[in-house]
Amino acid sequence: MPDDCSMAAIEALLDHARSLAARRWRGLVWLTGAPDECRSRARALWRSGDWAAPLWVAAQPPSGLEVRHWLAPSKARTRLGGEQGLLVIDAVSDDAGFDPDAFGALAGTLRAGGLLVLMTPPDWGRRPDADYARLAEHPYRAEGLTAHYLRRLARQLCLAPGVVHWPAAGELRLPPLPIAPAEPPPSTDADCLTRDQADAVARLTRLRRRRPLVLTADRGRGKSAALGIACARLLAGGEPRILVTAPRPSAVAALFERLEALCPEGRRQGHAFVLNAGRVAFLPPDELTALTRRGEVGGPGQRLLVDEAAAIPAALLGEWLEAFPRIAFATTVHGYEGSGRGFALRFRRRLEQRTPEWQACHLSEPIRWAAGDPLEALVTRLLLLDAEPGDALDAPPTLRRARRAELANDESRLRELFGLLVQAHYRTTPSDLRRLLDGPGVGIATLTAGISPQAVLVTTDEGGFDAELAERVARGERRPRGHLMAQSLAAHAGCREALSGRLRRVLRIAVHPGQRRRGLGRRLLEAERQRARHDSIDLLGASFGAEAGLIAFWQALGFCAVRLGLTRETATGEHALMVVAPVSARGERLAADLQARFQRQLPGLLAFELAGLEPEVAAALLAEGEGPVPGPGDLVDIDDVAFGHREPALARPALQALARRALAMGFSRDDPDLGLLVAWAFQGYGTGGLVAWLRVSGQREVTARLRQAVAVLRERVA
Ligand SMILES: CC(=O)SCCNC(=O)CCNC(=O)[C@H](O)C(C)(C)COP(=O)(O)OP(=O)(O)OC[C@H]1O[C@@H](n2cnc3c(N)ncnc32)[C@H](O)[C@@H]1OP(=O)(O)O
Repeated sequence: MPDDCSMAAIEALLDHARSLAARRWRGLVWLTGAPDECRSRARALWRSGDWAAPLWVAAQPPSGLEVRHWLAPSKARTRLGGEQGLLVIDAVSDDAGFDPDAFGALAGTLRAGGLLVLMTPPDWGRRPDADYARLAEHPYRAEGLTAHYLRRLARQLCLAPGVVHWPAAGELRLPPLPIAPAEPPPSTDADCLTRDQADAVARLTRLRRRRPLVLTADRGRGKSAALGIACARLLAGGEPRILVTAPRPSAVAALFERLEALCPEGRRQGHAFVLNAGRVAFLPPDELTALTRRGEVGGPGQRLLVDEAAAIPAALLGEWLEAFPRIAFATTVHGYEGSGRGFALRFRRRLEQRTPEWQACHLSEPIRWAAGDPLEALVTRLLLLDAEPGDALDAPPTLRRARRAELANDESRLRELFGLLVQAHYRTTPSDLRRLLDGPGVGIATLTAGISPQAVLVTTDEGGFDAELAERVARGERRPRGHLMAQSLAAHAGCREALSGRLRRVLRIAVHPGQRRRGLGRRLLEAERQRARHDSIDLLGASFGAEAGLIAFWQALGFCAVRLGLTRETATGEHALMVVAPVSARGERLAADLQARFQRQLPGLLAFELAGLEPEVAAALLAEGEGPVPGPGDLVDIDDVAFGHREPALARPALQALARRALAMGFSRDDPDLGLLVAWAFQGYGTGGLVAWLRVSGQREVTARLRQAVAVLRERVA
């Protein structure tokens, strides 16, 4: 039962929430103390206020509250798009209960006047690393789970303006509220909540041919709702069909909600919305691509709206860009997923080349809260959501090992280093910062000019299990965390020895955008290989979304492909590729065995499960195999196809041998003749598929192109 002091503090907190509500802001209350005592104060606050949709986030359901108010941190995504008036995040008895991704995602769902209550033990800021050393599963790692991240977080919570700290043994500290910035003028569009949103809707409804619109926004700016409002207006204006795509159907929930609200006379039909003769239809990316290739969708009149474009492979975005002259891409930047980076990273150059007149539209005004909201600034600061790399410097960079304890204490260096990772990768989440600072066996190397990191390499050590643990893992009885490569090679590539071998996985490598292709990536990896030799590592490896340029980088550094995911990753939309390079003699044997197995599987996979793989990726992977040298019989077949005496389908093995030979001889993977031959001979595109892919009139033209490609390659190989 809270005492009088606590009740006075709760009254003060309710007052604080009222002041925040008057400004349309949200606040953060940091409760520290013993678990039961903290929870009792949080429950008292919960019961005293009239909170709309309060939520208690904890690994276990809280006692005394209805279970519908409880959310496990791992389920945070299910609440996106909803609204909470009070959020209690219970990390008071288990540090693992603080999930940075859940914290960032849920903070975005808190409505104006709401409070986010974070409960932690009082000694977060003094956590010793030893508490985290659960090393049984990490037999040879020098360092266990450390606590740098939590200590940094506690320090930031003490320093950051706007935090209400309520320690168990002390007084509630209420910071003064700053003066609110002037509110922007209201939107003149009755359906739109901000002027930014109204501007976005106007541009979406006026999409012009070959002038794609790129809509960017942080979370909570009403970007998806803007797409919904635009769809409603277009349907009302007689547009017959609008296509919408996004990585997952749930990503367009807000779009359809807005559409339904604005067009009550329309009706929902599965993943489509129908109004009179008009229709807005959601298609998943793969289905949309298949229809586009067959020429069943696309063309001058049809509009395509792509939401969360950053999480869709750039290759698919590129195909749609060609097929839909009226197209808009919407993407989040600085979100808790860091997802907008992928878009900038992979796709913007292509957009600039193909459609130089593309238009940008950024939504900066928040919808659920007002500008100057202290919680948004706090979450951004705690999770480093806006981390940016420093400048690209000309001074020759020096190789350094980063000490994580120092890094966690040096906010500006940490910000630049994390900024490099965010800038360079498809998806960097807030949890990656925790992994970087506290992950077991993590090593960080940088190339630094002055004090500014220009390139960074992050590794983790894996495997090294004793025979008994390796056997249990191989049988699937144990799944030790943090051994992705070792487990994957054992389970999917059939290499059990990977569990006992000593593996070092490159978690991330990133070079400053202004410093790429100057040998920095090469320098980092070569130095890591030397270090790995010194540490008696067997194999160095990495896993990443398969993209032709990246594959070329790893191949240039002596890595070979050993496994390719059969389905596209939901986060990146790409197939995960695993590459390894040997370090020890045992590693040489393992790598050779893994590569040979992969190359044996590859043609079969390309014909079926991986038939949709981008041909340049397929070509890059095939290039690693020696491939059979075309024999005398093959040469006859190849000549017959080239001179039009035989159907290509009757000479497929010979044409496969020709393509592999050309690849092994180092022909460019972007070579259109080679790409055509790979797509046809290995990827099961077939003549019908190639008609759509090449955008030609029919089968005869495909066959003619194929013959021509065979003739050209035959000459060059000879
Ligand atoms: C596990 C992972 O982290 S995978 C993700 C890797 N990181 C990223 O994708 C982030 C964005 N990209 C980058 O940060 C950088 O471009 C990196 C890390 C991929 C490469 O670093 P860089 O310093 O640019 O590469 P570096 O100059 O050392 O290139 C070495 C060789 O790799 C090859 N290479 C590098 N990039 C490419 C490319 N885009 N296309 C083809 N070949 C390439 C070349 O053979 C090159 O040698 P060359 O320049 O003499 O021709």
